[in-house]
Amino acid sequence: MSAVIEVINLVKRYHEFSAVDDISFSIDKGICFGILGPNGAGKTTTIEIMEGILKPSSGQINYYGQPMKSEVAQQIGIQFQHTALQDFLTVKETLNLFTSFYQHTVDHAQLIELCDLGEFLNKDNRLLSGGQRQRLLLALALINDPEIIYLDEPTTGLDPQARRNFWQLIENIKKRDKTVILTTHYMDEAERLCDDVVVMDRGKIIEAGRPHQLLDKHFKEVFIYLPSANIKPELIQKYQWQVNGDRVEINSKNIEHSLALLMKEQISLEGLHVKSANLDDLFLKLTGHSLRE
Ligand SMILES: Nc1ncnc2c1ncn2[C@@H]1O[C@H](COP(=O)(O)OP(=O)(O)OP(=O)(O)O)[C@@H](O)[C@H]1O
Repeated sequence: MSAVIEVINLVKRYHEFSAVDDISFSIDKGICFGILGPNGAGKTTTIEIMEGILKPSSGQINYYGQPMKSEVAQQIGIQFQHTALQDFLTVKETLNLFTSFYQHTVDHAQLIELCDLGEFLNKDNRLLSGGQRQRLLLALALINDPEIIYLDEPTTGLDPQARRNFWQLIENIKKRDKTVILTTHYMDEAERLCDDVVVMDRGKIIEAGRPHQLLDKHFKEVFIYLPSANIKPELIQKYQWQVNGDRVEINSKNIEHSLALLMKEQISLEGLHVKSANLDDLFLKLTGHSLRE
């Protein structure tokens, strides 16, 4: 696979503070690439430099092997975190307005179907629900039929159903061989959508790779949860299991052995819950703090 974008030794300083601190990565064509990290990690700063909106203090961005030029703007689509939509315009009128900004645009019927805008085309922008607004913003990002689409925290503030609907739209876009670059602090979103990720914290990349490879690399265990009421305190102490609220957490490298041990100790398995590590757990392991702190 060929790299569509290369980020090389990127630095963004504000006085003494480095918002982005010497990061490098490359993005293959046709994948969904995730830039993950907590608030303030440097995700937005990084993609704004990649989009050409912000100048780096040093470092370089290459598109298709060449240093970024201003013409790149015609090839990329951007869904910003906060885009002001014009009041008193309907969704249809908004599509028409944005179409007038570009030389080359995609057919509206196709866009309406892809982003599922059909049922609210004649609604005033001010009356859209959160999910409808995000779908419109996605359509606007796609209006110039870009090869590369940037989505900055696209599902923040959406309810679980609207988030799932939005994920489906992104998967449909991926099928069209577009390269999607996504920032998010939702790890379930990253695991579902991203083929490749970088995890950022305090301006630096602290881990990079495919989500499942990273989890395999860092976690050999699964987590077993049981209600604390099921287990006598002396057993919790004997095995040094972790108590979190009203649950006991057992890190198990071999689930069959662990279950056999629980049964041997005559511990009730009622309410037992098993979970594999996810990217949230990875982040906690790498940084010592949780992603939402
Ligand atoms: N213009 C600026 N001047 C000074 N500091 C800035 C400026 N813009 C961003 N920062 C700082 O740079 C750091 C990275 O910010 P950035 O917005 O890139 O983080 P982020 O990972 O996108 O966070 P969020 O998820 O909250 O958007 C933050 O500490 C922020 O306060």
